[in-house]
Amino acid sequence: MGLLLPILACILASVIGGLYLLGVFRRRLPGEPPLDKGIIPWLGHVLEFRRDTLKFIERMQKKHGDVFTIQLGGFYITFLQDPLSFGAFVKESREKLDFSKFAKALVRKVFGYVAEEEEHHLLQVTSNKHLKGDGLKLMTEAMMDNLQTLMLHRVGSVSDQNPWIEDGLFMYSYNILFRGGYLSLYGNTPAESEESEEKAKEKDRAESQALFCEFRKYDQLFPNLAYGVVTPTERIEAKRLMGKFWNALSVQKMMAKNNISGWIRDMQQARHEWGMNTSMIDRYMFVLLWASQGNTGPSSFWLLLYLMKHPEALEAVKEEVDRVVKESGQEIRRGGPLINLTHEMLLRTPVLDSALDESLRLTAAPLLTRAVLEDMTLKMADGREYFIRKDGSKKTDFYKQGKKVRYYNMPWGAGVSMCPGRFFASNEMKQFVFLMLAYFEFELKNPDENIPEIDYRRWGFGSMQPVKDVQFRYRLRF
Ligand code: HEM
Repeated sequence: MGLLLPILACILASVIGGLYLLGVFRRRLPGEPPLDKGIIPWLGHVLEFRRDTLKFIERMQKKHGDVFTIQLGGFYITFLQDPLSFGAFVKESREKLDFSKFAKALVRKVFGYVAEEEEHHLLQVTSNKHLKGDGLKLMTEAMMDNLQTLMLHRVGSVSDQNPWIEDGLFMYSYNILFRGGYLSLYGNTPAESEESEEKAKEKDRAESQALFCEFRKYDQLFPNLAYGVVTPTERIEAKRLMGKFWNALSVQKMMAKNNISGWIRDMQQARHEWGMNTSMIDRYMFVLLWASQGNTGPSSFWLLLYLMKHPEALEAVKEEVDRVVKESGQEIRRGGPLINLTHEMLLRTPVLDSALDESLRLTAAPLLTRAVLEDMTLKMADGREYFIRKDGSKKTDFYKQGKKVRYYNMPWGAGVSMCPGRFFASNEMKQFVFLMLAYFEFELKNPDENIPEIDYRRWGFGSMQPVKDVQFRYRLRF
């Protein structure tokens, strides 16, 4: 009996401790947003959330209003969905709402990369230098060369007839943007002589194609990896793929490349100077590939698809493209020189800009996450105030269509973590669509086919992807 009591007390303490850790005792305090823990301890709502995120969020919004806290896989996450109140969230100080903590945990879990203290500052400085201003011009030039190498390869015909080429629009757009972006950032194979130039280009085409195929496999595993709900087989496959990327993008392989972008070079250099292990730098190269190549392809797909579904908009953009080419003193003709599509020309396309903005508004759905570092009060636009507790929380902002609000469109995120590649990304997508319109005529194979549904399993990870591809055909215009 003497021993039994302490043992029982220990078991009871462990059970209570376990239940505490499972979040069983958390209660809504006065002033806090409605709390919905779900019925499964610790997991909370994670299964329904992953099954169809949008439907789940809508159900919660109906039940609780536009601010609520839910339990998801051990985390308490507060969702904020009133676009009129986004300002308060975006402008909140970093001492209270922190982006790095969440980002560091994610890159460790999904890419095996252990981040350093100074990471975010370096990313901002390097991106300001190479993805804006003069740096952006250089990147845009590199992208133009690579895009044309990829887009015009094997489409020309010796006869006067330009044959139609049929392809899936999603895979076509993703493939071209991914490979063009990868070669522009990570460099090209050097050509030793003029004759070997074509060989070097061929090698770049083959290598980038192989990388794209592996990237798509990882891309499909990514949402489940990020939410930590992969099967053992998927985990093994993810590890295999990661190993392939670390090797393909390794610092050593990069040393043999030409035209590596300043963005990638400076990121490697600074990490060397910090004394970071080379194998860890290789891992970071994959983080950057992911951040830079996962969104532009899918976003370009939507842009082209919406244009094809709205012929009057397509016609307006085509007219703009032809005018800008003409005003630059160039002419596109069979057998003539390639277009020199400059950064300045891309500044003169307001119609294409509007089409791009609108298409991003409709199809980019990032989740803006912040960890609550200090207890704080969130002030809503209509005067409501919510007390938000310090513990692992996320906040989410969405835009509402048709309502004029300051933060109506946030495809790039906002505040401290706003996408540093947004100017280059816009240019890449505009270049691609510009060149498509300048060189090709294209149409949907079945013009009456409906716009495919968005794949909601990817919700929260930037640009949305369609549940299925859409066939289209294209051929040289001249
Ligand atoms: C359509 C294309 C793109 C979209 C929609 C997009 C969107 C985003 C979003 C929503 C975030 C996270 C913001 C947050 O969590 O608050 C982000 C982060 C980031 N993006 Fe992009 N992005 C695109 C293209 C690019 C490109 C082309 C690059 C690089 C060349 C790039 C580099 C990055 C990096 C490095 C981060 C991490 C930022 C940080 O840690 O602060 N992105 N992007």
